Amino acid sequence: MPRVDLPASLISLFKAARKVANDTECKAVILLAEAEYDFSEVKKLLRGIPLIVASHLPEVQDAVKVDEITLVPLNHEPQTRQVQLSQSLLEAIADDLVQTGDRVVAIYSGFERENLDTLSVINLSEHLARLTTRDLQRLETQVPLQTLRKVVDLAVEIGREGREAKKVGTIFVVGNHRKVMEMSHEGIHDPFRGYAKKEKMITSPRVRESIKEIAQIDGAFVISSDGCVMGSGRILDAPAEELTLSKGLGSRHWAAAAISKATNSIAIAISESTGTVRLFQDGIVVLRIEPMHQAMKWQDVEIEPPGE
Ligand SMILES: Nc1ncnc2c1ncn2[C@@H]1O[C@H](COP(=O)(O)OP(=O)(O)OP(=O)(O)O)[C@@H](O)[C@H]1O
Repeated sequence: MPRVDLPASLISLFKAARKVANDTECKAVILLAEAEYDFSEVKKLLRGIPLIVASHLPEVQDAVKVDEITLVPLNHEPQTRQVQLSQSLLEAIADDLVQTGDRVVAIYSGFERENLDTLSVINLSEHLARLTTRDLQRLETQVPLQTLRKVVDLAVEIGREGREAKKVGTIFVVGNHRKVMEMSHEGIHDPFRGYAKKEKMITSPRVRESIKEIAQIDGAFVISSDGCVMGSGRILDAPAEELTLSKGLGSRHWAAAAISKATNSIAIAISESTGTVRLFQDGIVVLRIEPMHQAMKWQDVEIEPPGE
């Protein structure tokens, strides 16, 4: 397979990346590649610093695999470089290649589309907090952003705080609530049953408090697209066939993945053991949020620079 030679300027960029990564304690170098470089050569230049290559191009992905380098395959057409970079970091976190809180060096074409010319040092915890709004916007095709934000905020709070010093895990299934109710059954007698819709909106602080209380009991919350709690304590019955999840995820996460696939909803699972929040869409993890010390900072969507 013919490979693109590394020009002298690029060799020096990789050497600089190695130095920056060492000096700033970066965990990995992420390369957004649009050409079939000699990735083994790049790896050699980095001398032991883990290399992750992200690309949406099948021929580049093949070259990365042949060179036995860690690949983050991007499925989408690139939008702006910034979005593509965010997506790569997110996928790398979701695949457990790097962790929230790590620092990484990213190399990409920031100035000219064809040339790898830019090196950034990215702190993933800061980045992830900023990334979340944008990423949720991508999920908005299925559930309105307003509802997703509220549920994710609540999930992160539950993961961080637990309840009365006890760790708490649960599942929220958002959107397509009729189908989700059909594909689940009552685990406990539902404390929300019998209340009028306007008394069960997740925008209400009282409802959010009740959710935190009920979250200690087994089962899932079913939330409608407009943010109403349609059911709680539900045991999800979607079949977990044809799903692949990271090792170490147990029955709660399998149930969340399966229901998101079977009902075209977004499932949000909070791990009782770690407090980690995972968003599932179409059976896979699309976003992972580690428990953070401060509350999530939502950026105002309107003030984001255009094209980001
Ligand atoms: N089908 C289901 N529907 C709703 N909740 C479920 C379902 N399966 C498991 N759970 C919940 O998950 C809990 C058990 O989680 P388990 O430890 O097997 O999963 P896990 O994915 O490792 O999650 P955690 O990280 O929270 O431990 C159960 O007590 C139950 O509350």
